[in-house]
Amino acid sequence: MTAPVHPPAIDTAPATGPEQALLLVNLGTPAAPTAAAVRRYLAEFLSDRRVVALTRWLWWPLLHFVILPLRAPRVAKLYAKVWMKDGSPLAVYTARLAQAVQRRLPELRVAHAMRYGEPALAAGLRALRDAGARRVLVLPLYPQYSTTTTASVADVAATVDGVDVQVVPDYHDDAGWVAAVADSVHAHWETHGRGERLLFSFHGIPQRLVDAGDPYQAQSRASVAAIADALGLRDEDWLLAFQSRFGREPWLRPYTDRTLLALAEAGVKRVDVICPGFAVDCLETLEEIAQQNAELFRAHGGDALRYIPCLNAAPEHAGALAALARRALAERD
Ligand SMILES: C=CC1=C(C)c2cc3[nH]c(cc4nc(cc5[nH]c(cc1n2)c(C)c5CCC(=O)O)C(CCC(=O)O)=C4C)c(C)c3C=C
Ligand SMILES: [Fe+2]
Ligand SMILES: [Fe+2]
Repeated sequence: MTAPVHPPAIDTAPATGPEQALLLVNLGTPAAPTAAAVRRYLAEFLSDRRVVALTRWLWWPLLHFVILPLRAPRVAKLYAKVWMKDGSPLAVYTARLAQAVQRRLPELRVAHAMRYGEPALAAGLRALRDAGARRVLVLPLYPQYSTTTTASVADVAATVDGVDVQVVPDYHDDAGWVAAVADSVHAHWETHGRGERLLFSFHGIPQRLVDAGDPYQAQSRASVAAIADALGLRDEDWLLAFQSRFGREPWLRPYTDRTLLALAEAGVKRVDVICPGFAVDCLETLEEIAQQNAELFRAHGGDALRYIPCLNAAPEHAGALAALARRALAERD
């Protein structure tokens, strides 16, 4: 196993720089595929009240004495299955994406940060401010808004003083992003042929949050409608499902694993799966979908689950985000 990479918070760092900056923010990931590192990461992640809303005195002992000791070693083994030469996929691809966006926005300073772990979001904002940025556009790498993700980034961004911070709430129906996702499906079909169905799989959230007004499910549906439209799909060609359930309460349905199982049992042999809620590949796409769910699909009679990678640092992705950032900055000028 190679040593973990801690990319600098600022990707190209002149001593003084432009007055405007763009900060791409992703979820965060462990520093190493070890139980200790995963435990540190999950402890921070699962202590965020935006993610788990239980009262502290109830949740703290459960988290530290039950969940982390059981979960960290098990999840560390899963990370080890997808770990790259330069680190965790989420960290590697986020850093590469920020570099690709920087090349398209030479007039701005572009950096990246993580909500949990390193490079830390608040420290990244302070570093940009101290290097001369007066205004920072924070772009959470979540196409669809959720209180569990986007709002949590905004919470931390609001704690940094002395800089004008603007947070992009979502880009679920951005035409450039929709076209980039649709193009990636076309490219996959050109190489691998077309599966019998295209499954759009999004990270789930508790149904309770949607009932309380979280727009995530509606935005996921709108994203899928726009991508399916760009691809000219008929309603019977595609499905939408939600993955990565955590805990016992009901999450958004239908669940991805059960959907794949039902498809296999209905005689579907080849299914294409894409995860448009994830900007870059990570544990949840590379391990849960491309490995675990692919095995499940085959075990129930399917021939192949063909996973379509996230946009990662593809030129179309960097171009779409750069255009979106330029527009967001211009709109408030
Ligand atoms: C505890 C509840 C969780 C909610 C709510 C949740 C929402 C949510 N998450 C993402 C994106 C990612 N999640 C990732 C991993 C991950 N997610 C949870 C829990 C919740 N997520 C856990 C416990 C984990 C860690 C792995 C595990 O223990 O199972 C990742 C991948 C991180 C990586 O290192 O690769 C991403 C990305 C979204 C978009 C979202 C709500 C919309
Ligand atoms: Fe998650
Ligand atoms: Fe998972």
